[in-house]
Amino acid sequence: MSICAKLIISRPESAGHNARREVIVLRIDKPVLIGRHPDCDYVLTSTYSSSLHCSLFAIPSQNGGCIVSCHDHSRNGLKLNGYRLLAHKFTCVHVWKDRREKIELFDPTPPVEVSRPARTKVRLSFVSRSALTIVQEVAHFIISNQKLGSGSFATVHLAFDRSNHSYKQVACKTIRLTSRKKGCEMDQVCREAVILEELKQGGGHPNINRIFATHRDDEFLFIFLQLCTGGDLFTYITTTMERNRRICEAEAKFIMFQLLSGLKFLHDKAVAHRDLKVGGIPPRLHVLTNSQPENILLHAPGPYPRIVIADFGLARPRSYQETFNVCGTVSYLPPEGIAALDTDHLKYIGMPSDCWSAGVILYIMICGSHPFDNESTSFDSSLNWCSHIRASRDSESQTSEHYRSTESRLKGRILDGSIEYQPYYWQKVPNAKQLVSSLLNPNYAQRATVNDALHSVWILSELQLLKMHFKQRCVDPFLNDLR
Ligand SMILES: Nc1ncnc2c1ncn2[C@@H]1O[C@H](COP(=O)(O)OP(=O)(O)OP(=O)(O)O)[C@@H](O)[C@H]1O
Repeated sequence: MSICAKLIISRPESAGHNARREVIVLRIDKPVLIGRHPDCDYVLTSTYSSSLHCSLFAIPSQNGGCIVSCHDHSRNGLKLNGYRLLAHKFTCVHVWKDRREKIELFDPTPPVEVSRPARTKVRLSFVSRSALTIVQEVAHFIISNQKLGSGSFATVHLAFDRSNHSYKQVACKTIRLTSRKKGCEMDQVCREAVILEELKQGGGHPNINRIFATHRDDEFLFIFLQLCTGGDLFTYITTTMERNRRICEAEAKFIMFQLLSGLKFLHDKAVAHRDLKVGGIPPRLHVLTNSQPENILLHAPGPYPRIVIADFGLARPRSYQETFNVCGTVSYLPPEGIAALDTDHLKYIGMPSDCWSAGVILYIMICGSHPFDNESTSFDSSLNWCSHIRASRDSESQTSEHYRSTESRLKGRILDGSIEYQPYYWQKVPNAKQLVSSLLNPNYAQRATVNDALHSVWILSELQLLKMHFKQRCVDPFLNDLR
């Protein structure tokens, strides 16, 4: 397991003249438990600390750095660099900045991706508010320079909600409202906030990114969102595979159950997401900017994660109606979406399209390859798919011509509809295979709906267990956060 980050820590009990500075080595995805209990990885002697005080996680961030996340288990809360943080409410994030990374808040150029972030040795000191540069204050939020990610429309930064003096950490999605944006684009930009507000009504859902507030000035729209500190599902799948493992069937089922529960919540409100994906050959724009936003995030690091569906920028209300406006990532579009994309008079419907994308995602989780976007990969090695995706993101040599021909072959495979189920991966999971093929039904009228999928044999066979873990890992923490 490769080293991800080093934390320099001063023991509070040895503060003063002979203060000892020690180094905690954090490895990817292996939490370090800190507390008085002798079984902790880092044992404290101070009686002010709890038996199990907190744990630290390191995960690779999308921009090639590393996020250190601190989870408070203590009874009385944590004190960090002199600041008291509320018990059970605190998540500390430090995004390590590569020297090449730009740090201005609205810098449109995304950071250069570091190919193997896990191998990069970095020195991290514990983050304090004074270590962050505050770039802007908006209403009762402070936006920092720590970039969490970016997409074609938005830049997302770490921010703090200073109401009640809690300094709760949130994500701030900033979208530039340029005068050059056409009326319909402006509507689309603002629609994301409107849809998220609507989804929050009645309590929201643990698998849907929660909106806290929006603020708009002449130049920018700021959307303040629940912070996800676990990275994204694509990174989770690929880092698991890089360690020569795949997500096991049970974990894939738990993640799929959440995805379907989140989608059911959306579809019951007639909202379609229309851009669900975990990796994929990015649209040309993303190749140019060398950045690929991911829309399924992990609420916190660690195995059997709680997933959060994010980026409602392309979501559509009343999605039972057909639309000409096809959107999303080509490799996650269903055949009727591809047909509508290329033929002016054809329309498609958003909800069956989400179900198709969910089928693609389940396929990837089970075998580590994309069912259609598999051109330069051999199915023998699913890791190839990840490298292929990364290479296409990095490649600046991709010409428009090359891109167009790759995309047109990809569309051909989706329209053709034949899917290869490698026996090595699929023989042992016949019920998962059945669910994938019902979601990847080329005929959208016969395609499994979210309800059908939730009633599939694969899910029903372990429904009680899934519900129990869903309550413990998703619902209870979600309700706790609301309090
Ligand atoms: N709530 C959040 N917590 C942590 N990181 C986030 C959050 N929301 C977004 N991000 C990060 O920012 C990236 C870009 O966000 P998002 O996908 O919403 O931008 P976008 O410009 O709307 O994307 P697209 O190009 O798909 O339209 C995400 O991939 C993720 O890495």
